Amino acid sequence: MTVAIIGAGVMGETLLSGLIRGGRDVAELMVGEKRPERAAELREKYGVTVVANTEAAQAQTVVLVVKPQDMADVLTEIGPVLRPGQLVVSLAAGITTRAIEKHIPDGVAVVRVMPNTPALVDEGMAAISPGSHCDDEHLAVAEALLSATGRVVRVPEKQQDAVTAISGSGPAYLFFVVEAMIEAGVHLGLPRTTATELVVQTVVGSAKLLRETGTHPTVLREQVTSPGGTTAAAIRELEDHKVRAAFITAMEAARDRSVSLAEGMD
Ligand SMILES: NC(=O)C1=CN([C@@H]2O[C@H](COP(=O)(O)OP(=O)(O)OC[C@H]3O[C@@H](n4cnc5c(N)ncnc54)[C@H](O)[C@@H]3O)[C@@H](O)[C@H]2O)C=CC1
Ligand SMILES: O=C(O)[C@@H]1CCC=N1
Repeated sequence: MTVAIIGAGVMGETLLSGLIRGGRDVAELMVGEKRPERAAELREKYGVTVVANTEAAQAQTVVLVVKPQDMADVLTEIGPVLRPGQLVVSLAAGITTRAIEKHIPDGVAVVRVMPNTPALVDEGMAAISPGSHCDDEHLAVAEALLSATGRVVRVPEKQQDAVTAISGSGPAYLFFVVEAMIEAGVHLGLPRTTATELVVQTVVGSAKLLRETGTHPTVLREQVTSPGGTTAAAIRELEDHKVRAAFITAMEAARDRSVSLAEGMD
């Protein structure tokens, strides 16, 4: 089964490297990439064939990993080459399967995916949704592609903008918190390397505790929070600064931005 990745930036390379790590024959993969220096880098690093988008569009599965703003141009270019029976998988935030289907021949199946960058270390979270010409076999193909780099869930497409606000953008929120905790540690007088090691291991350990015990986060937080202790003092400050409310408004903004990214396609 040939797979082409069109747009090999951060997320495209993440998928490419995951497929190769997962045992796909690189001879069955190809890349379409606009920037020649990036194309050369990928050819050198992975031994992958880099071709024109119109050639990439002849693969059995064509994965679109360009920015949402570049999606209309790419579809206009490859639309005339696509044939019924092929599968188009889009990883672009906000772009609906309906908008993609409008640019390509009838009978080409479309799957919309929201992945995330922890896929680079095989801990990705991807949500997939079928378009209107998509059957279970197409979904299974998309699932197999994404499961090379982590977990995959199936969701109705109407949930994809909320998914984008959670797991798509989510790694950035957590890195933001990590940055803030490291800076706070430095403020408290710790060397930066010590603060970084403490924060990173605390995040990894807490994530593992959540996943491996399946315990509700509220219970885990209560277990850390001794009456009249240090954690209660800190959480009170976080509540005073409305951190919980800030997450709600931040994620509403991400969801709304995802919805508006589709507007450029009409
Ligand atoms: N970075 C992330 O964490 C996530 C990104 N995504 C989605 O993945 C897509 C790509 O995002 P990134 O990889 O972060 O962006 P990026 O800017 O790193 O990569 C996009 C790549 O597409 C190439 N490109 C642009 N126009 C092209 C064309 N006409 N033909 C061939 N290649 C072309 C660019 O040269 C670039 O290498 C976006 O739609 C984004 O919404 C989804 C989930 C997470
Ligand atoms: O920020 C963005 O638009 C992309 C989609 C989800 C994560 N990064």
